[in-house]
Amino acid sequence: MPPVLETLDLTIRFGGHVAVDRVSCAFSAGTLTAIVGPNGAGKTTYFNLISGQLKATSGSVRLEGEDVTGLPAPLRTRRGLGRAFQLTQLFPNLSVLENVRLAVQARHGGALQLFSVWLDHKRWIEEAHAVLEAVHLGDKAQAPASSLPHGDQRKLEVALMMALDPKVYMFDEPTAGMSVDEVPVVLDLIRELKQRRDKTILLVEHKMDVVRELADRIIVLHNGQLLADGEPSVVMGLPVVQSAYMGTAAVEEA
Ligand SMILES: Nc1ncnc2c1ncn2[C@@H]1O[C@H](COP(=O)(O)OP(=O)(O)OP(=O)(O)O)[C@@H](O)[C@H]1O
Repeated sequence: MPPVLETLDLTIRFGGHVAVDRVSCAFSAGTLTAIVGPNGAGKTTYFNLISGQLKATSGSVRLEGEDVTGLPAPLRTRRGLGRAFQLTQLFPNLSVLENVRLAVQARHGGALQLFSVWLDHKRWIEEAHAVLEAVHLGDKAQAPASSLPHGDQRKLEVALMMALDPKVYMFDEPTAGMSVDEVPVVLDLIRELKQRRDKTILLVEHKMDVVRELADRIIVLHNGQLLADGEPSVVMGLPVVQSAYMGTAAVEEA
């Protein structure tokens, strides 16, 4: 099976600094790949290049075999690249439910055929409710999105991504800033997505216990370069990874 997502020599320079340096990597459906590396290694920048938030200096991004390097972020989203929304992309004064409903509607194309609009609207709202239940935000459905505390906002980001039902899910530290009791909700969702076997999941995560439990594969970025790539047990044991990653970031995390 051809990879769902592929980067080929993907590179971005900021002035003289090469933040992502010729990264070639392919990602297949049914696989959760954790992207790890010390602070400043280029993980988020790599995500931004894949999702289209940043424009590559050179190299390319392919989605289902098609070159999407020239496409802006919204068109990549439409092709099935799911990146957690930033809060600035929400409608802060609309309710949590309405925000998710809009994402559901966008996925269905949102065609305004008058005879079916009422029926469709009802269906979209039902779907939005189901997504909110899945992320344990059912009781906040009517709250304005802007009023949610931080942990709930992160859950809403995941809900919006799920509502779009993308082929590729990109999670950038999805549990950062969450309280201890909120973390399992998001991890359970990621686990469920993984069990569906039809999704390609990319996860940037500093918490190594989470990585060990969820990842089928780990890639290590260091100074923008792909340092290692393989099964978690193998990659975590590589001396180069021990010194480049475990020796720095893990100590900082501890
Ligand atoms: N817009 C930008 N302009 C200039 N430099 C940038 C920009 N974005 C990122 N960088 C630099 O690129 C490098 C990679 O940053 P990036 O945020 O991708 O690292 P990271 O691996 O995600 O780090 P962390 O784990 O701390 O989130 C860093 O040196 C950062 O300062």
